[in-house]
Amino acid sequence: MSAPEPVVRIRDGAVALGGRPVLRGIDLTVQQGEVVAVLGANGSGKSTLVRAMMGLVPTSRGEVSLFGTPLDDFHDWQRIGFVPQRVSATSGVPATVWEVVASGRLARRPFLRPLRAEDRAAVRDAIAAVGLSDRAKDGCATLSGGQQQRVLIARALAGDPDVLVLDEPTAGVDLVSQQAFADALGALVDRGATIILVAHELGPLAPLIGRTVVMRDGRVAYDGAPVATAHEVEHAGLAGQGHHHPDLQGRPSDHIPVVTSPLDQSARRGDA
Ligand SMILES: Nc1ncnc2c1ncn2[C@@H]1O[C@H](COP(=O)(O)OP(=O)(O)OP(=O)(O)O)[C@@H](O)[C@H]1O
Repeated sequence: MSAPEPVVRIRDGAVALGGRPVLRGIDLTVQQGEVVAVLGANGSGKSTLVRAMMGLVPTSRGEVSLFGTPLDDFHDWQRIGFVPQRVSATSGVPATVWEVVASGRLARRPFLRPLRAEDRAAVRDAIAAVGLSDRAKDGCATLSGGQQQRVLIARALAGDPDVLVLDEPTAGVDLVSQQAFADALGALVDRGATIILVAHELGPLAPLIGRTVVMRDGRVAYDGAPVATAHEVEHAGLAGQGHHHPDLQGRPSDHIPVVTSPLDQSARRGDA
């Protein structure tokens, strides 16, 4: 049997937004079952990186593939759960928490068939995992922004995806709910799922993380063993080097970081 295709592969990827280079020289491969945290300062390109993986922003060069299929030919979207950063769960449509989460189950059941018992159980479990069981019948519009974010996380969990991509999933989420969410992610990982998450603070998610990618100025500045924060990479002088650090085990060469280039300078000037 041949090895499974990587879940995500980006080769020499670049993204320009508004005429400005935002990502450059991205080479990133994520294998099935990995749990990857993407860290970095505000504006370093974390969101753009995960959006480029999903084809939500176009690349200006390079190749992106999902499960071995070039993005343009990829149609298996039910394998992928994506939770974007800070958006309304409802966009003005009156829907209950239960309905929005159940919509995450759509791709998993025959077209226009009622939810089966297993679908209902998955929806119920997903709502519990984000700590919103007592709000299941409430309209999403009545929830706080942080709670609406949790509804979107539950919707993605309900779909039982092979890969779950989350952009700052725990921002504004209380610690008890973060722990419930970490447990739910752990259950997905145990089933062989791949997780890619953008974060500032890992909190209760930290024990799940197997690999950290640190973005800086639109490039991968570090890719290796887990670190708690992007700062740790900068302070330990890990960015742009091998991964020698007393507490850290580096990864093999395909994860050797890409570092500064003249482009970084021009991008900074462009920022000013
Ligand atoms: N639509 C856009 N048009 C122009 N520039 C953009 C656009 N979206 C993002 N950018 C710029 O691209 C850079 C990277 O943004 P991105 O949102 O990927 O960073 P981030 O690391 O996720 O930041 P944060 O932690 O604040 O979410 C930033 O300088 C941002 O201003």
